[in-house]
Amino acid sequence: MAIDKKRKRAEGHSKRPKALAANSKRQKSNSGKRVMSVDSLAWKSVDVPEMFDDAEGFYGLEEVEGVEIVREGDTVKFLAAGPESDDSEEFGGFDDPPEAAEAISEEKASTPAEAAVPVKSSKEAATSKKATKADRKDAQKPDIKAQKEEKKGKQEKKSKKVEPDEGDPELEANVFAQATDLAEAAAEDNDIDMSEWVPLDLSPQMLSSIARLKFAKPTAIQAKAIPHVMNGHDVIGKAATGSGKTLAFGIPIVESWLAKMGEAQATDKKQPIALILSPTRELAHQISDHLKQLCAGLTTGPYICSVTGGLAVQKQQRQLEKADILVGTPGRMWELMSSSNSVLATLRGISFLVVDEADRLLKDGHFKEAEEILKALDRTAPKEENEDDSDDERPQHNRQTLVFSATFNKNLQQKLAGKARFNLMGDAESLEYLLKKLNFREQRPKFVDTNPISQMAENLKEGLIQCGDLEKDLYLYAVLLLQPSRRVLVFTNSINTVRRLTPFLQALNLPAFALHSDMEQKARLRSIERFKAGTNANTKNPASSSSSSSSPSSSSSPSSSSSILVATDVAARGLDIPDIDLVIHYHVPRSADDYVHRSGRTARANHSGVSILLCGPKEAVPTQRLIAKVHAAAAARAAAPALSRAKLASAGVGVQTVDIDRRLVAHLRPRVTLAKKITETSIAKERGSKEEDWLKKAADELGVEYDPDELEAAGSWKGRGSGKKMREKEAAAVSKAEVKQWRWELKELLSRRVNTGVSEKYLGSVDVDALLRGARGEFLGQVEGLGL
Ligand SMILES: Nc1ncnc2c1ncn2[C@@H]1O[C@H](COP(=O)(O)OP(=O)(O)OP(=O)(O)O)[C@@H](O)[C@H]1O
Repeated sequence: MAIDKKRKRAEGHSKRPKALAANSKRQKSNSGKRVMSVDSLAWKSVDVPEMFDDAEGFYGLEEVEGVEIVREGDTVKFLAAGPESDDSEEFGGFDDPPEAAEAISEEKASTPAEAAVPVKSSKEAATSKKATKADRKDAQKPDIKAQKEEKKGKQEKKSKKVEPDEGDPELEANVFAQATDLAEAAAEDNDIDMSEWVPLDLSPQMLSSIARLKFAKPTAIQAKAIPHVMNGHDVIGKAATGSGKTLAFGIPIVESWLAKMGEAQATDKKQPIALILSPTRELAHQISDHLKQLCAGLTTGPYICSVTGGLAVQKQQRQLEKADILVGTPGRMWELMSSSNSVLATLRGISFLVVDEADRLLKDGHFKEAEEILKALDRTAPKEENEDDSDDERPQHNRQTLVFSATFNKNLQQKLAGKARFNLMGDAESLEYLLKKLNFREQRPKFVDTNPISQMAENLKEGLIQCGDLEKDLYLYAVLLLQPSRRVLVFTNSINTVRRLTPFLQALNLPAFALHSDMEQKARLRSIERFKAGTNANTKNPASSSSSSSSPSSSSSPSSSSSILVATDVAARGLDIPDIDLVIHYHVPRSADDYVHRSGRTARANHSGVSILLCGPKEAVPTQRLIAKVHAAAAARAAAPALSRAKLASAGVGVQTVDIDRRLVAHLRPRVTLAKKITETSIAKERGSKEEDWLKKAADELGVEYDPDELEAAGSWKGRGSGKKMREKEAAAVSKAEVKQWRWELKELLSRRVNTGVSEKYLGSVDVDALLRGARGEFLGQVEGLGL
């Protein structure tokens, strides 16, 4: 909802704002909100449509969300979640302007005393060790300089806060930002033992920032990679999913920025220090946010900005000019670099180029742009097209190159370890080729592999459920019911399946959200935020509106903290969403690497998690082989040294088969059938009306009369896909009354008590016979193992 704030002010608030009036009907749901003055609401500029994107804001219009208007007699009150609200569980992140979030963290770090977190026992050791190190002098300089220029710094930050284009649309800042976590971190006593960080030779500022995050020791990849990076080497880092790779490159980059800060301020010329390339937009925002969290404890921190598609180009261009650390997706990054010589020139001076999830960067059409970026960065010393590209030629640039992933192929590893030579005659789209293109500064970059045996997280349990090809929806629902109060990520291989499964689950009263690359960027970020917040999706879903008011038993209705994200592989890489307990592969992954990365969304940072594959009859064996590949090396070393890889694979090493009680499935079938019918009808109707609109418009433009029967007759065919078309047509023709009837029946079914066993603590060891003897209501069955 948007409102012209200036006009509204001129009217002295005497009139009720028209655009907000619709909100008044939500007066009752105002818990956790407080009365705010109009000016203190979280107004933000209305996004500029593409064609006006050089304008500042959209004609001065501003909008605000999450505000409720309560009328009391002649007075009108504005209710919004303010800073004193204790309703922290409620979804409200979009409404916080980024300036406000930044103001909080900057304020926190505004005095050195506040920023310096006590570091127990190790602090003195760290400091004294540093004092003796001549080569750390420069790194200390910023501290002193920062204190001297504290006043100047504060002014600069202040001006940052009020700049309208600071941070992008706010969603970005909120989705991955954990401002509240940071606030808590600052408030609480961070008196933790940091001695395990001491060997990494970090500055006291950095140590205290890490202490604020409560990371008592470096992860393996951090412990091994950081010293190499700090010593100026190129690094290729491989470590399991969720093992802290972001800070393995982030900490040394920020350290380097601290050391160079004095220089930059003296020349007053902005020169970014690092460019970080990420394959997906969400990951780029997340990396940028992760680094911001790290820097929140610094007296003065670098300006970190993410440059991704889906958000206004002009705004990002302005941000880019001020950036110290850039995190971007190749497409948008190349768009900006190729349209401005000054951007190109400054980027050629970066000290670090990071390629995160390097192997994925080759897929999904990113490769070309990534290659262009790499070429452009090196263009100061151009090579002739036909010039020999042999190994011993070293580049002219002076940057370090850091490449990270959880999965690098074996041949490449051998080559990196010096056991084989690079061969550039091979597939031009191979990772090897990309690595060559990266133009490492050193002859042989440091290869750090912290998980040579297994790529999977240690605390991950894996399972495979076999079901009929047409029963996946049913089994998906059964698994979800057996996992109440969980945060679950469901992976599919197609956008259409995401579009279908999300409303299907919502119709079954489950809080499901969609994520795929065809969604607008704002909607993508919004889905992730809602997934994180555990907001109930049903309130938004017309397909399930009639069933949302039912009061099903505890096991058929999610608890407030549960949520489900139905996604394509756009969510497979790097996404670090806390507390995902379960990953379900609704469609089997296309490659072993995809399996590793998808499953890596759970069991992160030493937490535990479960990954379950739903396999049709023909999928089970090849899938087990695929997964056995992932585990074969580890299994061969540990449990079954005598078995060959092929035997291990055919034995399905690494993944156990899980059986769900067939009685449970049988009980759930009627619900699933109804939910599917409702969803398919609603999708078909929507598609039908879109098609009709399109046809009407086309007819109008052609100046002919729109006759649906004639058009249909002309367009009817009997070829491939005609069956599906026919089914869609039938679904679209279902009457409203019929749909209403289905909804009513589903609501009735959902309201019936479903018994998952005596209580949740018995799950996994349910006494079936006892239950059958004594339990009332429907019996959900028994699932063993995997902590299900
Ligand atoms: N030293 C540390 N101690 C504890 N937690 C850490 C530490 N370093 C990072 N983390 C946390 O671990 C989680 C995973 O980190 P990160 O996202 O960098 O993993 P990753 O290795 O890049 O995973 P992926 O391969 O899936 O991209 C994050 O929530 C991060 O805050």
